Formats: sequence, structure tokens, C-alpha cells
Amino acid sequence: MCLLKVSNLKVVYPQTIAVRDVSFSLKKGEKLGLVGESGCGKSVLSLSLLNIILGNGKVVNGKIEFKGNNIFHLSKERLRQLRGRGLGYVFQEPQSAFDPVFTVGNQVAETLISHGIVKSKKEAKQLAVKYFDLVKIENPEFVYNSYPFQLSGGMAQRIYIALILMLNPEIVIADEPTTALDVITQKEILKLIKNIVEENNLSLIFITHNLLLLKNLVDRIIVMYAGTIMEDGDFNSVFNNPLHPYTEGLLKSITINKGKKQYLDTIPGNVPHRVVEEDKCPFADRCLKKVGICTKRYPELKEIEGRKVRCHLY
Ligand SMILES: Nc1ncnc2c1ncn2[C@@H]1O[C@H](COP(=O)(O)OP(=O)(O)OP(=O)(O)O)[C@@H](O)[C@H]1O
Repeated sequence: MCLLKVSNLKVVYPQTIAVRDVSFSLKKGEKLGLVGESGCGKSVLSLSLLNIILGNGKVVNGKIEFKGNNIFHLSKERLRQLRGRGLGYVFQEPQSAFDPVFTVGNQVAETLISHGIVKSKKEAKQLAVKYFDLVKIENPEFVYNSYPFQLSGGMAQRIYIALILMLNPEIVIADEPTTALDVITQKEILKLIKNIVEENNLSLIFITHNLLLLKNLVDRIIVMYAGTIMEDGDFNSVFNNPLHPYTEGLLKSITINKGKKQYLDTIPGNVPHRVVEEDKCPFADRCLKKVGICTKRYPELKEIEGRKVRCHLY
């Protein structure tokens, strides 16, 4: 069953096209990785799935359907339900998700009551303590009564994940959820997200600039560059046999040697700070395999053996 369908989405800011001609869909239980260098549009795309457009950005084309309903046409109330019970968003900075002046319990209870998950503060506490235990918080009652500043980054992220799960969303969106955490906590949080998503047959959209994090976590990967999709396919095929020269470059820049990450080549040049509409491939200036047409025409996203690639070489 298709849960989410994005068609020809375009989101612009006065200085740049943040998301350009993006189309993809997500099935129930599917785990999708969204990867690309900083500034390629991952966050703008994932926030727009909740109809959140920050600053003076504008959706100028396309639609996003959640279970067949265009989210840009939902009433305020249905949108509020979508953000939480439809799509649960785990942010990069776990501590900033909480208001410093209220206890964790207060904020959790308010969210659960406002989404209709529980009716009273007492019920909220019972449910929260159960879920805090599930995400391996020691002494959940004590944590429930704590203030956010009393939590470590890892604890705050676990609590936030527990809160998202209590809302019982159908899709979990995790935007670099482990960047602010140390390596050991990172691994624990990734394992936690994977287990919970699989045990409950939830769909996952995991956003990262680190392709290696996606190994053993997702079934499918979308590679983004300059606001658009360059490659879309099942993780193993893309990882073992990348079609797009950009994906190839990303993969060449990392390798695993006896479990240790080593950085090898980097892709020449930089990600464009400003994306404008041009009749050329956005990656042409950095591409080691470019041919004549690459600087003359914007490539379509083509389907090849169940995968998709935006490249004139195919
Ligand atoms: N509030 C905003 N105001 C102006 N421009 C913005 C805003 N948010 C994003 N942009 C622009 O949109 C483009 C895409 O940004 P986005 O944050 O989606 O990239 P990203 O891939 O998520 O990067 P990172 O990995 O660094 O978070 C960038 O050029 C960025 O400058």
C-alpha cells in the first residue's frame, strides 16, 4: 500500500531552488534513506512532507499525498493530526525539541492529551513510563519529572523517540537524529529506531549526509543533489552498483576497512550554494564522466531495471 506520494514538488526561496522536480512514493513498512551533501535540500523536502515551509520559502509546484489526500489542502485540525499521528518527525537537536521551563512529563502529557492518545495526566504518565522503559531509559519516573537541562543528548533523543512512538505514527521521519550524539550513543539510537520501526511495521524516512549510516538500516535509498533526485533504488543495488556518477563519487569518498571508516577521494568542487533553473545537469561542473549534452540539457529521471537515475549517460 502506498502511504505517501510526492509528485513534481518544487520549493523555492528567494535565493535558491531548494527542492526541484522531486517525485517518489513510500509504501507501508518501507525504510527509505535520503542522502546527499549539506544544502542539497534534504531538510526542506522532509519538512515539506509535514507542510512546514520555514522562512520565506514557497511551494510553487507539485503535491504531496498522504493516503491519497493532498496535504497542502488539509484543514488546520487534520494537519495537526498528520503531524504526530501520521508522520512523526525526529529532529537533529534532541534537546531543542523540549521547552526548558517545563518538566519532561508536563510536555509529554500535554502532547499526548492534545492528540487524544490519553485523557488525563495520570494516564499520560503511565503510558510515558512504559515507553521510556522501552527506549531503555533507566529510572523512567525520575526522568518524567526532570527538566530538559537535566538530560544528556542521548537521553533527550530517546525520550523524544518515545514520545513520537506514543503518538503511533505511520511514518517516522528521522532527520540526522544522531549528529549531536557521541559515537556509542549514535549506534544505540540507530539500533533503537531500526528495531521499533521493524517491530511495528512502520515506514521510515532516514535523512543523512553519511551513506554508511544507512547500511543495514534502510531497504531503499534516494540520492539528492542540488534539490533534486539523482538516483533512487534499492539500497544494495545502489551501494554495490551505483548508476549516477555523483553516487559513485559519494561511495568512493568512503570505504570500510576492518570496520573502520576511511575517507578516500573527495568529489571535486563544491555543492552549489544557489540552485537556479538552467538547461544543464546540476552535477555537470563536478562530473568526471560528463559528455556534450550534460551542459546543454537538464536530464530527466529515467527508469532502468526498477531503479531511477537522472543522468544523460543512460
Ligand atoms: N529558512 C530558509 N531560508 C532561506 N533559505 C533556506 C532556508 N532553509 C533552507 N534554505 C536553502 O534551501 C537549500 C536546501 O537546504 P536544506 O536545509 O534542505 O539542505 P540539507 O540537505 O538539509 O542540508 P543539511 O544537511 O546541512 O541540513 C539550501 O540552499 C538552503 O540555503
